[in-house]
Amino acid sequence: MIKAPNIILVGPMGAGKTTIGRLISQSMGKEFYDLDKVIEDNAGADIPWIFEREGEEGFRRRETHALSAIVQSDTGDCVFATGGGIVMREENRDILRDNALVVYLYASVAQQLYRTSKSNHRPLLQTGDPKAILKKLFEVRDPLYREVATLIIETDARHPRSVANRVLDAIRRHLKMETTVS
Ligand SMILES: Nc1ncnc2c1ncn2[C@@H]1O[C@H](COP(=O)(O)OP(=O)(O)OP(=O)(O)O)[C@@H](O)[C@H]1O
Ligand SMILES: O=C(O)C1=C[C@@H](O)[C@@H](O)[C@H](O)C1
Ligand SMILES: [Mg+2]
Repeated sequence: MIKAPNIILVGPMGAGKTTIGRLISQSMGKEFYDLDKVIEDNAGADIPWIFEREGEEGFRRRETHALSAIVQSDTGDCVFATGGGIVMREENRDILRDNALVVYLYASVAQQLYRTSKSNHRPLLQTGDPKAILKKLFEVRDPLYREVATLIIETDARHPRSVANRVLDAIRRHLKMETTVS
């Protein structure tokens, strides 16, 4: 039997990767994992603690380790949400492109700002003006998300359920197309 691909969601903080990932995994009857949560479970500590003790570099090492482990495990066929910075390392981008169906959840900086304003567990947004930080990150990362993406889904002005339905439709169309071509 052909192994179904892992579905991996990428995009900026507040794009809805965790929220939409959970919804689509339920609809598809697949297991859902959030890489941020996997990193926290492996470390026995939360992300702010990891950033404080090990810096962003320490967190990125853990992130690459967790990403490599999930694509090497033979389960396949799962849905993964990633952290917003997963595309920063070239090594991670190669892993993503070669091993999964990658969905980029696009959100404008205004939406990212609104959706991240309700919590303070994102260390990168605690160091200055969140709007300026999100804008700067977006300029660097948007081309990188596009570089690894199989599919791009716009999330602005859409309820999570509606975004999830669009993702599901796009995945079904893509997989059908692949079957027809091969
Ligand atoms: N399409 C949407 N419309 C409105 N609110 C949304 C939408 N998607 C997510 N949200 C809300 O935005 C907040 C952030 O969503 P979520 O945690 O899923 O983002 P994320 O992409 O996983 O962020 P991070 O990279 O920081 O983990 C949550 O409160 C969630 O309920
Ligand atoms: O955008 C980022 O670099 C991050 C996003 C979060 O999901 C976490 O992975 C962490 O806070 C770093
Ligand atoms: Mg998340």
